[in-house]
Amino acid sequence: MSDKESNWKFADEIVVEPEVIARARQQSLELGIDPIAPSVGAQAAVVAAATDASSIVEIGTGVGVSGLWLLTGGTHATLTSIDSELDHQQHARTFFTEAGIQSNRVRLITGRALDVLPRMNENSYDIVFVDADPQSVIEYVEHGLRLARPGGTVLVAHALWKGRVSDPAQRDDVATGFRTLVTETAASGAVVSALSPVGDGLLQITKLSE
Ligand SMILES: C[S@@+](CC[C@H](N)C(=O)[O-])C[C@H]1O[C@@H](n2cnc3c(N)ncnc32)[C@H](O)[C@@H]1O
Repeated sequence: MSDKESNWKFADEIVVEPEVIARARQQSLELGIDPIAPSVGAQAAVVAAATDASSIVEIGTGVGVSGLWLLTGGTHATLTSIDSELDHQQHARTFFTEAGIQSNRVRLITGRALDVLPRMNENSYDIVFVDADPQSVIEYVEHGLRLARPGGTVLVAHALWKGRVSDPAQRDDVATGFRTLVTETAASGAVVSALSPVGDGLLQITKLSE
């Protein structure tokens, strides 16, 4: 194993996942829903805590693994989470309750993200977390940058998409979409961005004040 591989493995395995999130992860895997890695969750929690986030949007609730991590860091935050599958959100609601999170801190919206996002207020959110269907990731980030307040951050899970983004020979739509996103945000003067290799990759994009 190379140094980089052992660093990556260590960073992933060192995270201690709270018990409720570990159970949500198990449920997610049983339902065939891909949850974020514990290291990605921990990093999202750090961003939420470091920015003292009060309002978070999540695109792709799943059964709540990422939302629980975000609220672990954003201890006073409210979470608005969108998913097209009611069944997934019902499981998530159970885990939020079991984690002791007050119901008025979590608003679950059932619907297709591209139908819901245009109706949401711009410049209003501290964090927008993107983890739904990867084919639409660029549109989700465009909406996320509109919804984020200046200084707010868009977090994009799976930004290295199964090792395919770093390999230019991989030209499928999803790998190309993530690669374009990473490249364009790195070159943009309107944001600062960083690509973390934890888990399956986490792209962090902070919107600069004008
Ligand atoms: C990878 S899972 C999310 C996992 C979750 N973020 C976690 O870490 O626990 C992707 C989710 O996006 C939802 N989804 C897929 N297409 C969607 C769409 N067009 N609009 C909203 N949600 C969608 C799926 O139902 C699924 O729950």
